[in-house]
Amino acid sequence: MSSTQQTTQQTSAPETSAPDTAGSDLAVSAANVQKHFGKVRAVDGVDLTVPRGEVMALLGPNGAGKTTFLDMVLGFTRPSSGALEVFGGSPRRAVADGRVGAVLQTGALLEDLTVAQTLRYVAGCHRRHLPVTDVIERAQLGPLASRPVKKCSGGEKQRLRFGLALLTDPELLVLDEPTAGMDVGARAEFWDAMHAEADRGRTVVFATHYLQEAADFADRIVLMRQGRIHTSGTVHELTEGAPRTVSCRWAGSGSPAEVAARLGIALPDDGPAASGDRVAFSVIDGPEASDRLVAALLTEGLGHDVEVERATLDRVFLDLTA
Ligand SMILES: Nc1ncnc2c1ncn2[C@@H]1O[C@H](COP(=O)(O)OP(=O)(O)OP(=O)(O)O)[C@@H](O)[C@H]1O
Repeated sequence: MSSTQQTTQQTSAPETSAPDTAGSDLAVSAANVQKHFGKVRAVDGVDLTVPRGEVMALLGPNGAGKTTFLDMVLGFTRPSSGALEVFGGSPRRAVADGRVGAVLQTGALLEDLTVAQTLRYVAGCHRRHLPVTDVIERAQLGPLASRPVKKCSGGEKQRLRFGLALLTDPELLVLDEPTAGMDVGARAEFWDAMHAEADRGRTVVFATHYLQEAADFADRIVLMRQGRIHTSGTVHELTEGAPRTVSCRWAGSGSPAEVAARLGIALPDDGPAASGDRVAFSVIDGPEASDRLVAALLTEGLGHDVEVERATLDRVFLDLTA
């Protein structure tokens, strides 16, 4: 997390800030965006568009530039170079107009207020906002409403931040590791609430280290590495060309490695793995090669009980970012 981050950024709209009615089909548009801190190229040439209504997950190892990119989308900091627009205008303008809400990992909450008081207090800073009771319901804050913030757990504070982010009924929600610190049940509840917001047509951009969250919730996953976009696509697209594991009960007379060599199937250096009477081939050349292997195993009677498993998103992530 960069030091520029704050809790929930929805600057009160100045009197002159009428919403941009011209609008744009794109919630976010980045063209060769760079952000350098001295010699550190935190974001190093990102081209990315996020259409309205899309739910996009940003994945990447520590230091990949996710938070820095989101900081720029939220107008906390400006790109060193390149063009970055939110709803066709400057990020700051979109935030000032209440069109962007954010849930970030850190930042001060007023510890002595209750959850409901916090929402009412922040609502009072906005010219237009949803009724606080609606926000309490949408963010599932009912059971916490009268609890002092200082007594809330980390996950409960994140839920409050989510409520604060919803106050201006923003068109774009930016979430930086929103479920960090939540237990499994709280994460499920959080994503249920977020699903409801996405179903209302809100655009959601979130950074996470939980690959399953990205797989379950995002329309598209963008993988960042070293300040750049490494690859992007749906889970299916990202795993399509990934290695398959073909396993079977071995019934051949020769060795599994010889069979793979005869079929021209490339395997990792350590060859097929044996466990009991089963053999597992890690086929790295994609679905055509695994199909060829399966066909040979079955038609030549080399293997029984054949199983094919596609690499998980975790594996793809590890391979891509290694
Ligand atoms: N204000 C800053 N000054 C100097 N370097 C910074 C600053 N903010 C970020 N960086 C550096 O930029 C790089 C990208 O950091 P960033 O926080 O964007 O990564 P990230 O993908 O969000 O990482 P994480 O998953 O750990 O949160 C890192 O090397 C980080 O140390």
